[in-house]
Order: sequence, then C-alpha cells, then structure tokens
Amino acid sequence: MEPLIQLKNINKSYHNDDSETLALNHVSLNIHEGEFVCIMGPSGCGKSTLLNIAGLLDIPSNGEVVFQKESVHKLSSKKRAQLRRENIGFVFQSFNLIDDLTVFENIELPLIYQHVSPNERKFRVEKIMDRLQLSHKKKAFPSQISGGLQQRVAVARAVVSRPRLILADEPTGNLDSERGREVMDILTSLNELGTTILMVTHSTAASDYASRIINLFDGQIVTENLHKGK
Ligand SMILES: Nc1ncnc2c1ncn2[C@@H]1O[C@H](COP(=O)(O)OP(=O)(O)OP(=O)(O)O)[C@@H](O)[C@H]1O
Repeated sequence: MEPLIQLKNINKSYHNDDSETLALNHVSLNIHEGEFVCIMGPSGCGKSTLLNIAGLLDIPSNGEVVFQKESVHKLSSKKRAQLRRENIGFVFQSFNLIDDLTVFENIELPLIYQHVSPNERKFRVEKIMDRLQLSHKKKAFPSQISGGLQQRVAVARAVVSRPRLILADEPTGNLDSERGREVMDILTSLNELGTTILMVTHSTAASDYASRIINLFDGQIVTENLHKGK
C-alpha cells in the first residue's frame, strides 16, 4: 500500500542574517494510513520542523514530500492549503484559537470549511465538547479560559471534522495527567477508527500510546522502534 505521506531525503535550512541552521538533514520517512507515530528528541532537534513539513505548512529546502500520491512541490500554495484543510487536523502548542470567536464557534470552524450542515455541525460540536468536558464553556472566549481548557478546545477543533491525519505537537503539554490521558484516549480512539496520527512529544506517558517511535537528533533520524504490543 502507498504511504499516506512520504518524506524523501528532506533537508530544511533556515537563514537568519548571515547564519544558517540545518534543521533537518537527509530525513526520509514513510507514514502509512492508520499508523500512530511519535517523534521524540531533544529541544531544537527538528521535531516541529518535521511536523510542519509533513503537515504541508512549510516546504523543504531540498527533497520531496508526497502526500496521498501528490508530489507537494508541484502544487500551488492554494491547492496545498486545500489538501491540508480537507485532510489534516492540527493540535499545536500555540493553540491558534480565534480570539473573537467563542469556544463553540472555534470548534465549529473546520465543519464550516467543509460545508457541513448547521444541524450536523451543532450535533458534532456538542458531542466533542461533551467528551472533552467543555460544554460549560461553550459561550466563553479563549481569553476567558485557562491554558489547559484552551488546549482541549484546540484538540476538539482538530478532531471534530474527523480528518484523515492528525498532527499533534505536545498535545498533553499544558494538561495535568488526568486531562492528558483524556486527550490521548481521544487520539487513540480516532486512531482505532483509522485516523493516522503523527505526534511530537517529550512525554513518555504520551509516547506509550504510539505504535512507532522515531527519535530525532540534530536533524536526523537516529532510531526507529516499533512499540511493543502495538
Ligand atoms: N523560523 C526559524 N528561523 C530560524 N531558525 C529556526 C526557525 N525555526 C526553527 N529554527 C531552528 O531549527 C532547529 C530545529 O527547530 P525545531 O523547532 O524544529 O526543533 P524542535 O525539536 O521542535 O524543538 P523544541 O522541542 O524546542 O520545540 C533549531 O535549531 C531552531 O532554532
């Protein structure tokens, strides 16, 4: 079976003034539909850069990204954005919630992009708010709720449209262990229904949920392990 995402010999450098940082160095990686892959490694080793490239938010300096058989560098940025919107849900550290939309409206947004009917939108948003214990905050604005609640809103928004792929950067980072487990349980149940998950974390409690763990060091993949029992 064709992988959902193929990264072929990717390099990514950032140029600032007269310095250059090689954030990814000859990275090749295939992610298959239905996998739950975790990327780990020390701060600055290139994890977020890898996630941004796999999520079609950024393009590599060299190498090729193939997403659902489409060679991404051949696509216009508009087509790339469309592919992203239709297929990928993001749970990122900066929650990117929209300040002047309520919790309900933030979660509803991906469904509006997908032209889901208002009744179905209400049903799905209420269901996920209930699951993540957010219902009592549905009319609040992001600035009125804690960082942990904002993170759960970001998770709800990422999963409500049932994307084919979820990219998560430290999805449990701002949460206590019980709330963290709730988020991981949701990601796991989506994965069991076929959603592919690519997650970056420092937390071994979170990485325990993955079926494959990839360790990055200094922009390179150093080890890849299939998780026991998965
Ligand atoms: N926009 C940028 N401009 C310049 N350098 C950058 C930029 N983004 C990342 N870098 C550099 O690229 C390298 C990889 O960064 P990246 O954020 O991908 O690492 P990371 O493993 O996700 O780190 P962390 O765990 O701290 O989030 C680092 O040296 C970082 O300083």
